[in-house]
Amino acid sequence: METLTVELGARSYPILIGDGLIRKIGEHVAPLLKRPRTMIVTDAHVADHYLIPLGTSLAMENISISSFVLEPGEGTKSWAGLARLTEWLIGEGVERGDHVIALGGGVIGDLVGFACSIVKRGCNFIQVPTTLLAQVDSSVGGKTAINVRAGKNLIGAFHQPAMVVIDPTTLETLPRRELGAGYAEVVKYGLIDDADFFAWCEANGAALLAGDSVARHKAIAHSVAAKARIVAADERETQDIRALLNLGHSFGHALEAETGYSDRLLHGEAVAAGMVLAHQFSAANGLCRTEDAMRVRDHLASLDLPHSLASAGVNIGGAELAAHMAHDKKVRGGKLPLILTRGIGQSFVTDKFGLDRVAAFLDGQRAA
Ligand SMILES: NC(=O)c1ccc[n+]([C@@H]2O[C@H](COP(=O)([O-])OP(=O)(O)OC[C@H]3O[C@@H](n4cnc5c(N)ncnc54)[C@H](O)[C@@H]3O)[C@@H](O)[C@H]2O)c1
Ligand SMILES: O=C(O)C(=O)C[C@@H](O)[C@H](O)[C@H](O)COP(=O)(O)O
Ligand SMILES: [Zn+2]
Repeated sequence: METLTVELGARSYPILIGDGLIRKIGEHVAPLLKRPRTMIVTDAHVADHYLIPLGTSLAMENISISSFVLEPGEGTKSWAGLARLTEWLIGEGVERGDHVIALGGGVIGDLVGFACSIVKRGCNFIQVPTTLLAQVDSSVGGKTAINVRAGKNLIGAFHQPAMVVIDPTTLETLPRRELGAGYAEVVKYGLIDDADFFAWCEANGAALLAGDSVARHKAIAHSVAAKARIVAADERETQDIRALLNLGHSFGHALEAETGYSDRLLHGEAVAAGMVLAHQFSAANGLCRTEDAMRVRDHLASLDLPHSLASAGVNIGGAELAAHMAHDKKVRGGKLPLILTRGIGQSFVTDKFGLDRVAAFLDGQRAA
């Protein structure tokens, strides 16, 4: 087992990574608990595979459990999902000192984290991520949220987990499409500031998606270490450091809004297309070489990930698409910071470009 730490002073927490950990989770969770009781929240797909192994491991430590199984999919990260979950937690008699376990992908992690930030003004939670996306990104860093009509993750809180337990073998039951979506967030770490890691992705991405366990372990450990460093440096996204993790997301969130936060376009797929658009927008504005933008597009396309508006299934006017971006949480003084790039692994934040410029660019991409 490998252990990393997210260094946040009194709120620091460990990330445990190890094959088969879900079946041994009790021994790691037991020392955290103030009373031998926990509540597990998951979705129906994950419950089928992992609720019993996880529950059994907790029971072996004499921890009593109850569980709540939500409907799978992005639609659960909603007011309705939040209402159901918070009512259930209160009905279960959750206490501020308790630790709720979020067992699942980013939808469950974001929803449970947010519920735990507000129930009784805050209780603890543990992330047990079971998708590649959640193992490399969403389980770490404490961004929690639900989606609302106006946009993605617009209601939420920063609420750090008490521990993250990653069992990479859970990815063996994950559908290929979901694995690909999570892979987009892996590639993101290369594109942010690590050209060598992007080259590693080009060489190993196909193997990873075919189930190679060595490539899978390297991708998870490398990504999560990068995320832990960024979060430790800028927990609340106030210094243009954490904002880099939003590479591809300003475009991507707009694509998700247009496709109704549905399985028409998964979050990671939207990020894949969004990262290509961010590179193409950078190239179109003379910030990076066209070849770099093509390299990003070609890598994602080679793995069947969306890499254009058309392949993301979006065909609307640039102004309409850009309008979604106006709600971005990073907007300051009416200006939208975009994560752009000077080349592979050279991303940066700028608010130099207005939405009209973005809209015109997107119109061009629609026609392309
Ligand atoms: N908080 C953050 O920092 C952060 C970062 C990235 C993404 N996100 C959010 O994460 C969400 C997307 O998360 P996701 O991609 O994990 O999707 P998800 O949680 O919807 O899971 C994807 C699908 O896989 C199923 N599943 C999960 N684990 C499985 C397993 N091991 N075996 C079989 N099926 C399994 C789920 O039931 C679901 O149908 C989005 O809402 C996004 O905004 C948050
Ligand atoms: O942890 C972060 O910071 C990220 O930006 C990670 C993203 O992959 C993730 O999708 C996040 O939820 C987006 O953040 P948001 O603030 O734009 O909602
Ligand atoms: Zn993301």
